[in-house]
Amino acid sequence: MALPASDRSKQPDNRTAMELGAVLPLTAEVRGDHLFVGGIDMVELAREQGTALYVYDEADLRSRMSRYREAFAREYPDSGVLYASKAFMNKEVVRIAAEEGMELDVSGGGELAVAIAAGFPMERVHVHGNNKTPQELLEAISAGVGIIVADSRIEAARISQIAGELGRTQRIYMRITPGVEADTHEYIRTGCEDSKFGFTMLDDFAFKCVKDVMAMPNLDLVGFHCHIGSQIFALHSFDEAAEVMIRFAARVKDAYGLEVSELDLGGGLGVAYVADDQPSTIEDFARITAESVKRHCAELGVSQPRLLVEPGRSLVATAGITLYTVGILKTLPGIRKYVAVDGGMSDNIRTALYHASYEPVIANKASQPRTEIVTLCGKHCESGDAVVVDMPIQTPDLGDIVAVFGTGAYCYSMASNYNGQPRPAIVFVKDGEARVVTRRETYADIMSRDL
Ligand SMILES: Cc1ncc(COP(=O)(O)O)c(C=O)c1O
Ligand SMILES: N[C@@H](CCCC[NH3+])C(=O)O
Repeated sequence: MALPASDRSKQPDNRTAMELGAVLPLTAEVRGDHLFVGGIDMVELAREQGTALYVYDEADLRSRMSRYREAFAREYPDSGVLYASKAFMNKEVVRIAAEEGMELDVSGGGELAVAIAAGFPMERVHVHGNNKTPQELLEAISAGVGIIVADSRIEAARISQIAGELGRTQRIYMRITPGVEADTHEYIRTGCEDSKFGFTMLDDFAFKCVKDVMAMPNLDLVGFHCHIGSQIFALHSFDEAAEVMIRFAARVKDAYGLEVSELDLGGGLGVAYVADDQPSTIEDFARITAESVKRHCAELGVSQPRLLVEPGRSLVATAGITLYTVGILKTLPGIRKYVAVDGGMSDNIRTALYHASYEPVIANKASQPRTEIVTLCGKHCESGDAVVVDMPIQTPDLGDIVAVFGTGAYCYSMASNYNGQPRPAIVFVKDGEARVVTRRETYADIMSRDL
């Protein structure tokens, strides 16, 4: 895997750190030449904690959680916001989500175990996954989770059987594939017809399955769920999904006499990864989805369900930045300039996987203009190992601390130990205090499971 050819027409944008708009975490500021977040000097923090280092602006994180909750409470009082913890999961973010009144979407047994360990109220947990193992289902039902989202008829039958063995009745949703083509990278689209997720609507399969699921013992079918994809800018896709889902619920009510009381429209709201991106706001997302649900319910004569959404990226992406130290500079005339940092695809696979873009700055030169175009490559044995391809940055020198913005979602949660690289520590910063909430992995951690 190689990098795409360098775009030689790309010009430096001469912006300084504070001119990068929507990619900046809430409390980012520049004092002297240094980048500060949460009142903490990122250059000093990098030197104290070592790099690569994930840093989260706790105020940004909390403010997005409360904006989501407030916006939905205002637009649609009978609503809930689940944090999709696959975007970024450790005990501390789960504790914060609990404090901020969020519900929690976990994918599988590992995330559920973290939620349990963090003391998250189980009745506020929804469990996802397209192939939860019987063991994971057993763990979820035993833990008393609020909802298991059944992804298929086979899985609904499994939940029914395990709940019966435990003497429980499990509340479930059915995840429906609404056939909506969200405008995003094809790898992160999930609601279109050709998807491994959910009950397909092709040949009316999902509709027929509702009857089968209703007949299964030990299950209480309380809602329908859909998720059309991730990093979505165009809000009309959510309106389309809501319409499909409410039509579906109306047909179920007419044909089977079951009126479900909950509707979960999934996550997917996009964020700014580069300064010129203009994603929709949390408030617009809440307004559009709420209006859409109310309108379609009125048109189709169904009662308004409790409305849930489960954002991940739009809660955590912008709160997170990654700090690196520059180790090698390599200029290939007419090709590109490489700046090698002490991390890479092991802490951020998104660039290699989706050709994602990020805005970098040199944290110790943050007030200076970004006058060069560089590729920030990693330290891994892979040609496509880059964090940032062809983006502006200040003139780099060896030992500089680079900050890459917008890395709070799907970087740590998709991190690996490729080349034996220990995963970075995670530090939360707030009001001039820095707390390590996940320590850096050690070499001993890496071999801890070897016998
Ligand atoms: C079922 C489900 N819910 C919620 C999310 C969170 O999505 P996002 O991070 O795009 O908000 C995802 C991931 O795309 C998902 O698969
Ligand atoms: N992991 C992906 C998105 C998948 C979302 C989960 N269904 C990303 O980094 O963008």
